[in-house]
Amino acid sequence: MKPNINSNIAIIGVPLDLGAGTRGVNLGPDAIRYAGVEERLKNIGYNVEDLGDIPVNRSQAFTEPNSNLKNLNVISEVNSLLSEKVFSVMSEGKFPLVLGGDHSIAIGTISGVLKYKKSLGVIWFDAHGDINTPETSPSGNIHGMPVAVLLGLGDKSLTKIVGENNFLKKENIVYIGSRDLDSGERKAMKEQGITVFTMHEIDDMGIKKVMEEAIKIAGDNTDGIHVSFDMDALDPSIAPGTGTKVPGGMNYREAHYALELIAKSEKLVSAEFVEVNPLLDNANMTGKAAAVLVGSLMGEWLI
Ligand SMILES: NC(=[NH2+])NCCC[C@H](N)C(=O)O
Ligand SMILES: [Mn+2]
Ligand SMILES: [Mn+2]
Repeated sequence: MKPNINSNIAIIGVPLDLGAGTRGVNLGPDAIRYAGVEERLKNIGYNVEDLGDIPVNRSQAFTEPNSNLKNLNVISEVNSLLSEKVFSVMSEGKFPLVLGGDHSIAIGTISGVLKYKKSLGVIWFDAHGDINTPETSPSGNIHGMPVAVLLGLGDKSLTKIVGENNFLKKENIVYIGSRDLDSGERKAMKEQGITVFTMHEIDDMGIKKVMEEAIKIAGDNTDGIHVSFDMDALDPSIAPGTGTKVPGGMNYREAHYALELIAKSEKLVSAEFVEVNPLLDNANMTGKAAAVLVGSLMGEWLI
């Protein structure tokens, strides 16, 4: 039986790659579309509407001299537009499914959801922490910074998209699959007391136990759960089409089972799948993996 998740889905593509160090993740939304994500959701019983892409003025991209925030102007603009779009979709009573694009778009997606659901839980599947600030970032790539921005840390032109009184609460975010954290990120996570289930915890506790705790953290005492899924959370053997691969990731069933448990919780209010880079892929294997994961998250196997 289809779980109790909003039955009207709006797909929003965000063809942005300016937050990443490697080009090509702007092709991700279409790669996931061509893998049949809309058909799959319709087969489960959802009403699905594809709203197309958020415009990205890549020719205008600019980095201030001596700044550690690459392409900040265009990234802020795209995320502001995305934030408004996600908010309007939710206001119309629909479920926003955002397809990336690099992970900097989580600033727009999650800030949009936060305008509608003040107390939001976030489950962040990723090999990385994405909690760098311009001060700690080793690369200047903004896709390594969205969690910091959502917590209110970092450049004003990004934090203002979230809004002064709208920041994500550190006790409501939980990481799954971490295995490549910069030293500044480890420090930030410790200082803020954020829950992190690294690959070690998945090995140690098993994915079921990890997810039960994660769903409690993100879902108890909140207005719902958002899933931010970076394809590099998966092992590169099953998701080679992504720009910052790290060995030793989640296997196929761990990832699917994790998302199925979130579907079962019936607390899901929004989701995004990011960092699909068709230029690095093998016959759209990673785009297909994303489309099939969307199915599991939306309850395809709770029959
Ligand atoms: N969304 C991602 N794939 N992020 C990778 C970030 C890599 C590194 N930690 C950085 O800040 O540059
Ligand atoms: Mn990552
Ligand atoms: Mn990421």
